[in-house]
This record gives sequence, structure tokens and C-alpha cells, in this order.
Amino acid sequence: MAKGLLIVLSGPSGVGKGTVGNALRKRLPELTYSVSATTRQPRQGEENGVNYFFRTREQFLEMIEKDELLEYAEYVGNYYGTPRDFVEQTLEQGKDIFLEIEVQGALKVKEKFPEGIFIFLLPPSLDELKDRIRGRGTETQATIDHRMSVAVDEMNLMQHYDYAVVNDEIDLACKRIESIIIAEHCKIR
Ligand SMILES: Nc1ncnc2c1ncn2[C@@H]1O[C@H](COP(=O)(O)OP(=O)(O)OP(=O)(O)O)[C@@H](O)[C@H]1O
Ligand SMILES: Nc1nc2c(ncn2[C@@H]2O[C@H](COP(=O)(O)O)[C@@H](O)[C@H]2O)c(=O)[nH]1
Repeated sequence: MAKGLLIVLSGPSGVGKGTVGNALRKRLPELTYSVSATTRQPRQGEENGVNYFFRTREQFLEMIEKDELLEYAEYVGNYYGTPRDFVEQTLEQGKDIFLEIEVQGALKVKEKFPEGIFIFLLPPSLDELKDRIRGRGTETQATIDHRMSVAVDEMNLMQHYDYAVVNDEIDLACKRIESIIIAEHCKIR
């Protein structure tokens, strides 16, 4: 059986990865979505095992030690990582899997799965990016400033990706990503 496609959506904080990812879930229910582990505190409304597996720092370090993560990164003071078994089993079953992760982690996945599809989500402008992080109302001013300074470095790594998609409008960004996935399925490998 042919393996599924590994699709990675990445880009700076606040660009809309989660929003676009959620919209894609409705449009593409046949995709399997990876749930990450993190040491950050849950935001209001977030559920353990649905949005993230919320873990203590000790539990996360144990996952690293046991090699249970496909990749992990320390991002703005917290750890985030992709549980390995779920990704590998999904691909083996011939199903596509979708990861929504930050840039350092995406580049580590690329080293292990160069055949994956790496999509960089871009904001229409840096001012709009800042407005989106601030508008979400989940971060302190210090975290917003930190995430914005990381964002500038992250944008410089876009060249390592296969596709750049501008998230100007959620619906358009989803259509662009859907088109990429359809085209990748038609590719002669
Ligand atoms: N196309 C868009 N137009 C306007 N606002 C948007 C758009 N996409 C997302 N947003 C808004 O921007 C904010 C950030 O979006 P979201 O949380 O999805 O970003 P993210 O990239 O997942 O962030 P993080 O990496 O910090 O988790 C949210 O308030 C969301 O509603
Ligand atoms: N390298 C990884 N990055 C991840 C993973 N899961 C989520 N993320 C990214 O972290 C930042 C911050 O997320 P937030 O929920 O605190 O706003 C964001 O860019 C996520 O995409 C992961 O498993 N590995």
C-alpha cells in the first residue's frame, strides 16, 4: 500500500495556522491531524488531548528521552513536540497526516521526511501579523514582542519550504492549500 502524505503547515505565530487548520478540518475531514504535546498552559477553552497534550516540563523531557517525539522545539519559553508513533502509524496506513508546527520543528521534520510537503503560511504584512497576535488577546505584551522578533527570523527561512501561501482571507488560504494537496496527490513519484 502506498504511504500517506505528510503535510506540514508552518509559519510565524499569529499568521493563522490554527484558524486555517481548523477551517481545513471541516473541508478535508479525510485528513488526519496530529495533536502536539506542549508544556505551555492551556488557554481558555483548550482541551487536553484535543488541542494539545498538556504536559509538565518533567513529562516532556521524559518523552524526549524515550524518543517518543518526531521533533520538538523550545519556542518562546515552552516546549512543543509531535508524537512520533501516531504520525508514523498514520502514514503506514496510507493516510495523509497534517502537522501544524513552528519553523524550527518543521525544518527538523524535513530532515527526517524530505518527501513531505512543507507549506509556509505568510501574513499579508508584518503590521497585520502583530494586529492578529494582539487581537487574539491570549498573550502578554512581552510575549507578543518576543513572538514578533522570532517571526522576522522565521520569515527568512521560508526558502526551505515547498510552497508559500498568503493568509489574506481564510477561505482563499484554504483553497490554496487544498489545491496543493490535490496537485501533490496527482504527482508522479
Ligand atoms: N485571514 C485572516 N484574516 C483575519 N484574521 C485572521 C486570519 N487568519 C487568522 N486570523 C486571526 O488571527 C489570530 C491568530 O490566528 P491563529 O491563532 O490561528 O494563528 P497561529 O498561526 O495558529 O498562531 P500561533 O502560532 O501563535 O498558535 C486569530 O485571532 C485569528 O482569528
Ligand atoms: N515544533 C513544534 N511546534 C509546534 C508544535 N505544536 C504547535 N507548535 C507551534 O508552536 C507555536 C506556538 O503555539 P501556541 O499554541 O502556543 O500559540 C505555534 O507556531 C505552533 O504552530 C509541535 O508539535 N512542534
